[in-house]
Amino acid sequence: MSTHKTEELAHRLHSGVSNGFGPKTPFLIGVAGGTASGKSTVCKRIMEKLGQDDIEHSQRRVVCISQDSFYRPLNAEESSRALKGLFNFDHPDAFDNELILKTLQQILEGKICKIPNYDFVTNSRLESTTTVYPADVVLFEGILMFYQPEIRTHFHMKLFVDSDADTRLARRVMRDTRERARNLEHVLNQYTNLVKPAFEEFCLPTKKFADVIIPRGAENTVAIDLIVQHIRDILRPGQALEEEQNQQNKRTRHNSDNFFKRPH
Ligand SMILES: Nc1ncnc2c1ncn2[C@@H]1O[C@H](COP(=O)(O)OP(=O)(O)O)[C@@H](O)[C@H]1O
Ligand SMILES: Nc1ccn([C@@H]2O[C@H](COP(=O)(O)O)[C@@H](O)[C@H]2O)c(=O)n1
Repeated sequence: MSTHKTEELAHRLHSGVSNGFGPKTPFLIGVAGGTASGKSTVCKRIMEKLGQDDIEHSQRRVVCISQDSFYRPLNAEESSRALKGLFNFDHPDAFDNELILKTLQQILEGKICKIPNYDFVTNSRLESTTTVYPADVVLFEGILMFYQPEIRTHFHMKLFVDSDADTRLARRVMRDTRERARNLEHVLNQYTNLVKPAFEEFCLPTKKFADVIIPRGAENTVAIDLIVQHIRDILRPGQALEEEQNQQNKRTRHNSDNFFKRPH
């Protein structure tokens, strides 16, 4: 089958076009928190617990997108500063916010979308893109997911991953030196001069918008299990409804039993 046909079929299956119910609106979960707080790891754990991590992308009912994919292209001068750790990637203007909004719109309309692939070594977008298929639940994680009201208002549930600052810095040093081709001096200078002040100015104040705060990130299995259970209820609305109906029936039975026991 051609890629186009596979995409078309996946779209029809997910959007409900084939059964006449029209496109489904997915449940959109925003996940914010400081750098290296564990946002991606929390999302990964959620996907694993729901058995969504090791199945074919077009078949997934839960998908995850990262704000990192939406860093905007830099001009020559910005690019040269970025290589020295002097460009502020933690400022809201570092992102292609228009593309984030357009993507959110497509997701909410149950459409297939293409997400840019980002290279942290060259600080630039790659030619290739990743296809995101319509799903029932979409996790969208990033440091400034809750900063812009236009973006924030789209989320049906907002999570904030709250990890200790020293832990985050230690993790960031390890990650950036291993995976992002940075040296220690670069990471520490960027962190002290740009990342930390921007976290305090733009990211931390958005914690108040969260519905659920996850202390210690992925270590917090209790919080993750509660969120997973909530997503399961969304994925099985019939069952959740049935359970609610059973509870209601039990309450009605209990009340009428008591009514007959009462002296009249
Ligand atoms: N609970 C944890 N224990 C140990 N290492 C962790 C934990 N959570 C995340 N990490 C590691 O810390 C780094 C940053 O985590 P990540 O989930 O990518 O954070 P974020 O998405 O918030 O930047 C990664 O290398 C990850 O493997
Ligand atoms: N070219 C880039 C782009 C971003 N960063 C840093 O990444 C952090 C956000 O990603 P997390 O996975 O850590 O949430 C952000 O703090 C930027 O400083 C970068 O270093 N280089």
